[in-house]
Amino acid sequence: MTRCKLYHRYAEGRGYHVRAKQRLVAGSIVLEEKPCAVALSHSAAEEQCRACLMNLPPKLREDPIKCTRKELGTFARETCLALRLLQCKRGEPPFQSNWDKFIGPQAGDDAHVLCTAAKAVVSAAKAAVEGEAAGAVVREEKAAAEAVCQVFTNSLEVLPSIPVACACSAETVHTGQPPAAMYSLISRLNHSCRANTAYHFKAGGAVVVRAVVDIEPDEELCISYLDPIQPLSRRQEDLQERFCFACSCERCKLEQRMQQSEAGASTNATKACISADTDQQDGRLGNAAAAWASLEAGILQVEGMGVHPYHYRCLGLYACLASACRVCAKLGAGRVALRRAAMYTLLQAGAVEAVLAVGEYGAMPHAARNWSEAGALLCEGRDSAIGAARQPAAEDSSRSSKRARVAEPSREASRQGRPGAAQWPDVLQNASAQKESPSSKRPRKSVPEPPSEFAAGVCAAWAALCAPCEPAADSLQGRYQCPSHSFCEGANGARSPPEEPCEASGREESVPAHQLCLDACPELSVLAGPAGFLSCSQPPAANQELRQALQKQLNGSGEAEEDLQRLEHIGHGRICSSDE
Ligand SMILES: C[S@@+](CC[C@H](N)C(=O)[O-])C[C@H]1O[C@@H](n2cnc3c(N)ncnc32)[C@H](O)[C@@H]1O
Repeated sequence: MTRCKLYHRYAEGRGYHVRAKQRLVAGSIVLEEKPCAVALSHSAAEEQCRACLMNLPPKLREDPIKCTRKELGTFARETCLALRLLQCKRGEPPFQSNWDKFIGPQAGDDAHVLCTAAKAVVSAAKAAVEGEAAGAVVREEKAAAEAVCQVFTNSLEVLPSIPVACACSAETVHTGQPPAAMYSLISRLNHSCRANTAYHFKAGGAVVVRAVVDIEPDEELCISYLDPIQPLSRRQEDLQERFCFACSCERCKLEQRMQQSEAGASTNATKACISADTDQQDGRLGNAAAAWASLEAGILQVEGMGVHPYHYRCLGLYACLASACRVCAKLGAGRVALRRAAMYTLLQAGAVEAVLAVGEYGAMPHAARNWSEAGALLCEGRDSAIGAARQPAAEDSSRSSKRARVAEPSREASRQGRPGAAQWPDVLQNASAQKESPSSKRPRKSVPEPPSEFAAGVCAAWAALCAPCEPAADSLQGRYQCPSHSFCEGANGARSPPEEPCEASGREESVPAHQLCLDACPELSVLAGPAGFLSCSQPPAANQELRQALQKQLNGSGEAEEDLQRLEHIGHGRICSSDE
């Protein structure tokens, strides 16, 4: 559903892209859209797809953008089968395929995948259309392979636990792996490292796109395919590797120009800390400390404007801060930065969990990832020996999932977390294992110390958040999801408030993850404060005291231990509670 007037155009170099017809106000929902095609696991749906496999309308190949909705629907069904055969999914045609790049000299594994995919599609086609002329099949093979490229280029990976409804089937499907879905309009949004919109998933795989800044008429709408806090080289590398293109957004161009004009490795290192949102606006590009301060001021400003701490803008700022701190810490700004990164990830994670309670559970993977990273970071800050052993845990997670525009905790990693099994150091190891390539593993230099209460609390929360509620999956099917576990496999369907505890899982599902964390470690209360203790119904004014405490802490400087003391002091004050 388009909430605002938009249009799409074709431009050399950027392909199709979407522009606003009217002025869009920051925060407004621009577009809400259901997938047009996803993977299908149901055999009947596959049969249905098979029947139209060879029906690629010629018009579709020649000028797909002019195709009618009906024609697109046919194509979507066909390609669903291609994707099913690939264990991958795809959708509509009016998108570029990056075909040349995929089959070009740097294609790597993709060429092999494509060939396999194309062959699979063609053999299915042969089976479906007896006696088809060989020439026609060859033509279809190329079309099929191109279709697969289109999926690689345009699909969004949806949450693992979200069942996705596809236009080509009345049924909702749950594929057992994160579905990748194609969207008629959202899949046409180009990337910018300084995007003016952001998106999140809703139940059924629908995506909601919001303007994050005011957008003028005829301005192009862009999303970010990756974590924008990363330095230029890393972003370029990521986009090239995952999406086969060299980013030409304004921010990249500006940073490239700056890199050319400013020599020196040390300034380049500092530039890595550039913030996503404020860098160019306030002229502080390249100054990590200024960008950081600016973001912090941004949080307070947003809240000062009467925006609730759960507001997506605050969450976005917390995410930016966490990323900025991580980058700073990696570049040598040290333990204070790590601790701050942990704090912001916790703030964000807790807030996201609270947001889930009002139905926006598309944010869950981010919450889970943030909890795990916060735990790792806190422990790294506390013990440098452990920190050294766990270096990869702070790695940017956007690199972990090839061709997924949403960085997800892997299923395997999710499975490893079990309630009650949040043992040090296993949880953190599990949290980081998904990001660690075999070659990057180093022997541990020292035996880790026993967990601090602080770290244990975070670990417990992480485990609770990520652990799938396996025994409950069948019994929960279609009824509701456990309030604190959106990873419950098979617990699909719209989430309504639970009427009964999730007995099958053998644990108290009603305890929110952040509460587990706080039970284990009360000193976390200040970190979880805005998120964990304030209810969405509270007016922003009620959060005044908390904001002041937060500001005080943010303004603090000094060694990590001092930071922690201050934090503990505030934490024991128990600033605000939803019960109060
Ligand atoms: C999801 S599609 C976006 C729609 C696409 N422009 C089309 O015509 O269908 C992603 C592809 O668009 C192109 N693209 C997106 N953002 C870009 C950017 N910032 N710079 C250069 N190419 C970009 C790349 O080829 C990328 O693989």
